[in-house]
Amino acid sequence: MTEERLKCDCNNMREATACQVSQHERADDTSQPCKTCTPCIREQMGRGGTQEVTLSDVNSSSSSNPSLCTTGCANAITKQLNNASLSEKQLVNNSAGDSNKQKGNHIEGLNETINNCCVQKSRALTSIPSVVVSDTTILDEDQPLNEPYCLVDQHKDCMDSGYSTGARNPKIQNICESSGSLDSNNGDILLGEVNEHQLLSPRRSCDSAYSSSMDNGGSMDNQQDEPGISFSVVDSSDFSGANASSAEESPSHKPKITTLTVGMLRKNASSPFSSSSSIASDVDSSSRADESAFNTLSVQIENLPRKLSSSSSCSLRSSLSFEESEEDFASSDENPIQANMNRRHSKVKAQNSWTKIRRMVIWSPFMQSFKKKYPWVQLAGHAGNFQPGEEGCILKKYVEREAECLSGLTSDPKLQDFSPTFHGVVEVNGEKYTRMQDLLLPFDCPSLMDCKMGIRTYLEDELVKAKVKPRLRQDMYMKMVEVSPDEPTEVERNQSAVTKPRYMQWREQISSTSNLGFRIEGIKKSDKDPSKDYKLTKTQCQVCEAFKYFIDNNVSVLKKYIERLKSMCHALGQSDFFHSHEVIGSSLLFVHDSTGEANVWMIDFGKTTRLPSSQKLDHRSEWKEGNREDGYLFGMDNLVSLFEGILVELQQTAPPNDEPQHTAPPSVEQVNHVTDDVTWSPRSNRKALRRQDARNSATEIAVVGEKT
Ligand SMILES: O=P(O)(O)O[C@H]1[C@H](O)[C@@H](OP(=O)(O)O)[C@H](OP(=O)(O)O)[C@@H](OP(=O)(O)O)[C@H]1O
Ligand SMILES: Nc1ncnc2c1ncn2[C@@H]1O[C@H](COP(=O)(O)OP(=O)(O)O)[C@@H](O)[C@H]1O
Repeated sequence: MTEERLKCDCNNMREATACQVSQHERADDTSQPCKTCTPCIREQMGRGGTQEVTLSDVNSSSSSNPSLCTTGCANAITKQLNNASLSEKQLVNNSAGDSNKQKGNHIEGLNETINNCCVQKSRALTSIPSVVVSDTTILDEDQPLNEPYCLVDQHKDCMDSGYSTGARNPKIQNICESSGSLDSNNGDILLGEVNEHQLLSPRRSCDSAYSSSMDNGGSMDNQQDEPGISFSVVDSSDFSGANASSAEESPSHKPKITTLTVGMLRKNASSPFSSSSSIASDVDSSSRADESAFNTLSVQIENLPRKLSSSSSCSLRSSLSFEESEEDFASSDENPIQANMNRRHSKVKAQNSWTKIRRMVIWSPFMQSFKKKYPWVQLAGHAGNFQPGEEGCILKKYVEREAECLSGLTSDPKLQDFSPTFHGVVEVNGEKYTRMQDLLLPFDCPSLMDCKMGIRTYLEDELVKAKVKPRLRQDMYMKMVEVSPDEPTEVERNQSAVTKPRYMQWREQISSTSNLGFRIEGIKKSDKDPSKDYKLTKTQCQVCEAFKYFIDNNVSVLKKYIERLKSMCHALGQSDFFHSHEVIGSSLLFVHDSTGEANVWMIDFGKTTRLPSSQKLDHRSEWKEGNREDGYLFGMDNLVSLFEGILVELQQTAPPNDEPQHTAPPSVEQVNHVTDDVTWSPRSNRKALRRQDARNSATEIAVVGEKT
């Protein structure tokens, strides 16, 4: 295998390591693998599994791979592994026991990850801890820990949603001090260190760590400026040397790798959280750490022949019982009492270490940065309009009006707090996007509600255009008959199409837009799928039922919403910007989560239009064609009234604490059915609406006004 070949095999990071290997090859250094062994090492590393290198190459002369000639070479392998880049390390540590296909997936996944990291700079990841903890949690039945598993999940989610999840692990470093953790288990051995400095840098972009690792020739050991969480996993399952089928034969045996030994080793610090200064001053420690890793792995290698002597096959999967495994690893020279004590000592040590590491994972700020986990939800609006952005931003397809409006709102001191912050316009793959604050960021698995504001949802322009040159919309006709089969006129039926204003007006009439000045577009409860099934939610009672369902009758959340709406209303009333814009199709996005965090923002300004300077809107007056009134504040007044009515109702009936009382979703009748006796003609239904509400609700909530 030539250096050329090594390079071909590698992605960028691995290429760097390939160079490193070839340098080692050139170096006349007995601590390095000889030229014969180097390709083998490379190949083994590519295939993954520390022990595979060790076992097949050190012990199996019948291996199809070239044998390693000396223990020195084996030690050198160890060193190579310690110097290996992140990608290789992850590969090596995680592919053991996987099928080759899975290994391939690891590589692919990893490459993808790394690419993502480069391209999308904020997508930081902390690969090794995630990986380690994942393995730990899945495999360790005795100490099932959900939290670390979450870490992995969250890591994945964060990757998906484009969040910076913490600094990328800049160091791969075995910090091993002894072989003590090895002899008590036949499971994974986790050796590692987490230092505080890294833990406290939760939202750093990964690319700096990445590039510095590249500058470093792929080896992360020397990055003094990037102290980090350093873990390594050595899957020792193969060491036990029994074959896989025996696990099935002995159901009492723990499944393969049932126990995890954790050896958390410290370099210079007495605390598991090394201080940053200790890291910074630890110029020599990486080499010391290398040495200790070297020693540890050497011990493993030395142990192997004893272990392997009881097994004819070294490459088969482990299924030895815990005891057998311990037996096998015990030194034959040791007296039994001493051996037993050593084993116990190792166990206790392992447990202590595990406790420490567990505590670190659970309580570290690093972990908390992972807690910023949520699936980003687009509740309403046009599909495909959004993309994840960087650093707490999202990208929305550019519409000039919206970008202008967001920019104006962001620079309006009275309103800037009530809308997503505008972060400019960017181009992605030739398409323009408005970059704006992601409002969901501060929340944990939030509940969302989108209320479209105003008594009118189409622009006057659209109406004028439709009169001049009606454009028939079949899609809108279909949406209409799906909800109200009898709604289309005969003409519309014949052409199987309606105009946009016709459709929009119909939507306003069947929902609360026409009577309350807002309508619910969608609700997503934290633990449920989003629903847009509110097209027919029209009456006060129906709307209130939906609200109560949304807030789970949580009084504290409700109070926050009311406060926020009131101050928003006040700010809007005082804003010149607001009075000089016709705000059509804009929504209020309500967001709260189980921590009690709750907030509301104005979103969607795609149809918000600046008025001629002579014109101002009060946003409460009735709309007459030409006056451009939108009824935005009319809707807000009603929202506040309805929320306050719910608050009164809840305070009368609810227990004194603010615990959410889980409400059932409003029934189909409550939400989706306009009663038979209500005909939704624009003019005549106020009375019917009142009758309907009186029937449905004992508590009539006073609203500011009701349009018919
Ligand atoms: O909600 P349904 O009943 O599906 O109707 C939709 C919404 O009213 C959209 O408004 P929003 O984006 O505010 O949700 C509107 O987009 P506009 O905002 O472009 O008017 C769509 O018009 P078309 O995009 O023309 O289909 C219309 O079909
Ligand atoms: N800044 C934001 N932060 C978080 N979620 C947002 C933000 N803007 C929009 N959304 C989500 O996207 C949905 C649709 O947004 P909207 O601006 O109304 O899109 P459209 O213009 O396609 O109608 C909202 O209901 C909300 O769930």
